[in-house]
Amino acid sequence: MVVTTQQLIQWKQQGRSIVALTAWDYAIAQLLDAAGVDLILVGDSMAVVLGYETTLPITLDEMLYHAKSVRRGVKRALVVVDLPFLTYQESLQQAMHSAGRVLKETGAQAVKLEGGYPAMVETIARLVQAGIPVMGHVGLTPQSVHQIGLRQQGKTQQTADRILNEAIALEQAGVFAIVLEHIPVDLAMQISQKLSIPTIGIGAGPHCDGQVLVTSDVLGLAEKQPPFAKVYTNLRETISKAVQDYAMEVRERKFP
Ligand SMILES: Nc1nc(=O)c2c([nH]1)NC[C@@H]1CN(c3ccc(C(=O)N[C@@H](CCC(=O)O)C(=O)O)cc3)CN21
Ligand SMILES: CC(C)C(=O)C(=O)O
Ligand SMILES: [Mg+2]
Repeated sequence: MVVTTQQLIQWKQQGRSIVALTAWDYAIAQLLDAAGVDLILVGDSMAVVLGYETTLPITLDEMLYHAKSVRRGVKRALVVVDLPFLTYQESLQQAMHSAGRVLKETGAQAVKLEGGYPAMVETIARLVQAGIPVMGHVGLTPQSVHQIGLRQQGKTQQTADRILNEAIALEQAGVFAIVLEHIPVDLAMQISQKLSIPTIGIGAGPHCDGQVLVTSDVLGLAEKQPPFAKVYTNLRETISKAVQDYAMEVRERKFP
């Protein structure tokens, strides 16, 4: 059984929590898919494994290259690809071209883009009308880091209302799911109750319809993680130790 966008909506209705993680290459994607992850996001947060400070420098060509590799490793999960900074904001034509390249060239089933009402609603509606499934992303939107920083969003009544209204507008525009990033637990709960489409939280508490984390954070590959990430294993330590042992054995002529 492969995961579809309709399946995600059905899981929300059934109260089954959706499991999502990011991937950037074949090997990682294959492991996540085999472990039963429902949604694999080729996130622009792969900036961390490419050595960029923010997500802003990532290009559409870099996303396509990594998305193709991820897609080859996935049999079951729904594959969603982030549209990177300034590959969809310029015009509807630019968004259509970028999203079209993702579906045509990578075999991924959907795109995700950041932003809500009014900026992105018309664009999303037109992409959806063209047959492109779109995932929304509100709250902390890291492509706006130089405007809003990396702080939690929606802390005041006014900003919380704005985020709720953005989420409602995105659902009306036709997104099949929406990422809620780094917003208060109660706001995420309110949005999740109000919408018929699933909310996928990151730093948004336990009341979302699913959760997503950045896989390099979960695996302890990143040098530092956001406060809301959970590090399930420390691969930095494991890899360092293995490489040091190998180097020592080669120098002491113990290996081979
Ligand atoms: N490895 C990684 N994991 C992520 O979850 C992630 C990325 N990279 N890159 C894109 C965005 C950026 N993210 C982040 C990164 C840092 C904070 C963070 O440290 N927030 C602090 C405040 C920091 C500040 O004000 O400068 C906080 O307490 O909220 C939050 C989200 C989430 N996303
Ligand atoms: C954290 C998720 C939602 C994301 O946008 C990314 O990994 O780029
Ligand atoms: Mg992203």
